[in-house]
Amino acid sequence: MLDVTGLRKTYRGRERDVEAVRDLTFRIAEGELACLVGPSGCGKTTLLKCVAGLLEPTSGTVRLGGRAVTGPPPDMAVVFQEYGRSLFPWLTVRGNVELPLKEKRLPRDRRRALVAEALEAVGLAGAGDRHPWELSGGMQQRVAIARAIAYEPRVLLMDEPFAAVDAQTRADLEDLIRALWRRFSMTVLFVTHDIDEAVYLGQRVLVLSSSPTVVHDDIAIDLPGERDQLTTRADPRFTELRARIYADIRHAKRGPAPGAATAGDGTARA
Ligand SMILES: Nc1ncnc2c1ncn2[C@@H]1O[C@H](COP(=O)(O)OP(=O)(O)OP(=O)(O)O)[C@@H](O)[C@H]1O
Repeated sequence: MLDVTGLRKTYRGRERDVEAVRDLTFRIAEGELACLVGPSGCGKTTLLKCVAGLLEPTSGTVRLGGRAVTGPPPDMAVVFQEYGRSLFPWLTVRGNVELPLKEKRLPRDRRRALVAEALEAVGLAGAGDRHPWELSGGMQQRVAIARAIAYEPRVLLMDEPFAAVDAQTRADLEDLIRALWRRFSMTVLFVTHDIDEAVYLGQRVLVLSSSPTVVHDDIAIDLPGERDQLTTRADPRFTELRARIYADIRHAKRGPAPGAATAGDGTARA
């Protein structure tokens, strides 16, 4: 579904250039939920922007369903961390969720049905007439998620979407993402700096090195598909995977290992 090959991004500056991403190669299969973790500043957002067609790579390619990404693809939705800036305050919740569907030129009845289904799916069926500024942070992020799923994307990209909400809300939103992923059969690429979150959510975790970034490790999360905040996090296997990724990230902070650029060849290792 998503094929990233030899992706490199160097920001050109007046004083100096910043090589943010050195060489990223990985594949995400259709319907997979993969998490990307890495040290702060390692280029996670840069990578996601390249995948979303919002930033042009210096070299390398991103392919979605076999087609090269050269601009925002029509079947992809992105949820950013800053929900406060991604919702339009003058539109109602319903208006925010409906806006991309208008851009898609869907008929009115279809738009209404999709908005209602998405708001129900995120537990905001009764909030359609409210404005974003009347809602809590967690509710606003639910609106952003509803907007993304109403769009019926084949691929959903999420860039640290829960970093700004409290721990309890975060746990609820994590469960929501897994439930939506199963219900709508999307391919999800979820960026986080939180190791526990990556293990809890993902079927697979890609560990990135420090910038200039390469894929440092690619780990299959062999936990049961039915996950629960209490039992999954208490599972000894959860602790093992978490410890392994923690050690990996410490190692990754030291920079790219020789030959590490090929770690994300699409075959996750448990
Ligand atoms: N527009 C830009 N111009 C120059 N350098 C940039 C730009 N955007 C990002 N960088 C640099 O590229 C590197 C990667 O940044 P990026 O924001 O992609 O990392 P990140 O992993 O998402 O960070 P964090 O975990 O802190 O959110 C950093 O060194 C950053 O300073």
